[in-house]
Amino acid sequence: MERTHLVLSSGFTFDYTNLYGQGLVTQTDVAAIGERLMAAHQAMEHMRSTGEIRGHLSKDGAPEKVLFSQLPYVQADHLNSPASIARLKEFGQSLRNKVDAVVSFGIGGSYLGNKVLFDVHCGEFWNSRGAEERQGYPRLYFSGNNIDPRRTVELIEQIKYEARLKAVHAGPHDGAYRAQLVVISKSGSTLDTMSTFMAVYDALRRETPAVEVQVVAVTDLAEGAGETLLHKLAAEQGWPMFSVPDGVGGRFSIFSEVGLVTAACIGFDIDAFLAGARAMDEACRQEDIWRNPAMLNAALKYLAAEKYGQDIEVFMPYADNLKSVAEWYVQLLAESLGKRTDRAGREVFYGRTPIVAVGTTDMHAQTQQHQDGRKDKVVQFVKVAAWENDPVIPDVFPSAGKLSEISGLRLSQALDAAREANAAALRSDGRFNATFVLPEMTAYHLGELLYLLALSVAYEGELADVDAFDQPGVEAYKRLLGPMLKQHSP
Ligand SMILES: O=P(O)(O)OC[C@H]1O[C@](O)(CO)[C@@H](O)[C@@H]1O
Repeated sequence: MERTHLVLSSGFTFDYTNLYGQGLVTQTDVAAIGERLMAAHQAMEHMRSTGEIRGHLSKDGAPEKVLFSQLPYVQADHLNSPASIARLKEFGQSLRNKVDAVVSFGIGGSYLGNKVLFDVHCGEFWNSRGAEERQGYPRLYFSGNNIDPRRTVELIEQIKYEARLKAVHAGPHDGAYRAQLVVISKSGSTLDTMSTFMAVYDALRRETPAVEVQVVAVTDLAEGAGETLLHKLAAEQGWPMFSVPDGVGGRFSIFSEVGLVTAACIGFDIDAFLAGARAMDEACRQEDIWRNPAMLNAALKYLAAEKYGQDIEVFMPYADNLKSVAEWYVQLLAESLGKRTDRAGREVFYGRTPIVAVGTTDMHAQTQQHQDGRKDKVVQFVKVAAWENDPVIPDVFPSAGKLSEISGLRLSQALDAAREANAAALRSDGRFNATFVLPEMTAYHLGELLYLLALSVAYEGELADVDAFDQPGVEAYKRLLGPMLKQHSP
């Protein structure tokens, strides 16, 4: 019998019907890399118990641990401990009904995961809702994920506008508008993050007493020679700090204080999120590839790329609020696996190119290319099985035949029919695709999905024999940037 689905006890499903079988990745292909899969699996076990990944070096060329797989396990001696989680939650509670808006500054791994948590928990209209509807949690804006002058000014203006509005409606006991700035940077000196932070910080502080500004820094808290600029500044200014732990790269940091600080600010369920990640990690400890979602996902995508030239992955959730998962995945896949050399230093130019898409939106934009363009893609769908709110399409225009026909359907049924049709059409032309199914859009299932993707790239790094945890390629432009900034300075 052909294998088609891997279903976890939570209901989380990896449906690989259209990725594995006749004309796709075959049983023979998987069997042929059996030994390498076992070696990859052992490497993952070794990483879990020691933090060691063969060949992984830090930016400075020294061996560096890889510790993201520890994050779901909250323990006294771990990076996430009961005390650290309690401190995060206290921080979140301290903002409730006191702080009007949080501005989270960061880029790459110091932003993308935070945006995922915000989108999944808050949706699109959080910032336009009243404080009561937000259960006292603040509005939340992002900045620093681009050095865009217009957006930065508009954000400053928006906050000033909110402050003016608050002042107009304030009662005698209401204080000034309070803005909590959260500056997230592992290295502590990223241009994008720090330039926008300084612009916003300065502009808002000039609004005193209308705006009260407080700052929290999230950075590498190492002391001594490697101390980050942000750490130093926070210590000087007396800003509270959270940590970007050693051994956790930006793109894996959503399960650390980097992501969890945003979770705390909006009341996102941290425990359920980590529990989902933990359950996925446990499932991925199985040696049997057909029961191990990360090993299976990595093996099928690796084989699709290496053997069949399918080296583009279109990540296509059918849900607006999951678009940012696709954006998060872009960094994860691109920085982890886009590598010039293998671990022996030979040029391999490995990597699969990630593409962001959203269903149904991009069926009307990208699908033409997925269906008729080069046969070089795996389309990875994400389906949400049950929606919390799911309107029925009403029969408003009974005389309009075609419109009347769709009435009675739930929107989710129409959405799912569209996804199924897309998958079937791709399959009918021998085009590779797969689906992750989240039973519901909850913190738990999100934790499962994101952890699965993080561990998958670690497996794929082993299969491709590249270091999935460094990013030497981004240093090339960074080396040129310093002198260029000097040329531009007045
Ligand atoms: O957290 P930092 O140090 O500001 O870095 C932000 C991002 O920049 C990168 O170093 C790439 O430029 C990413 O790996 C990282 O997530």
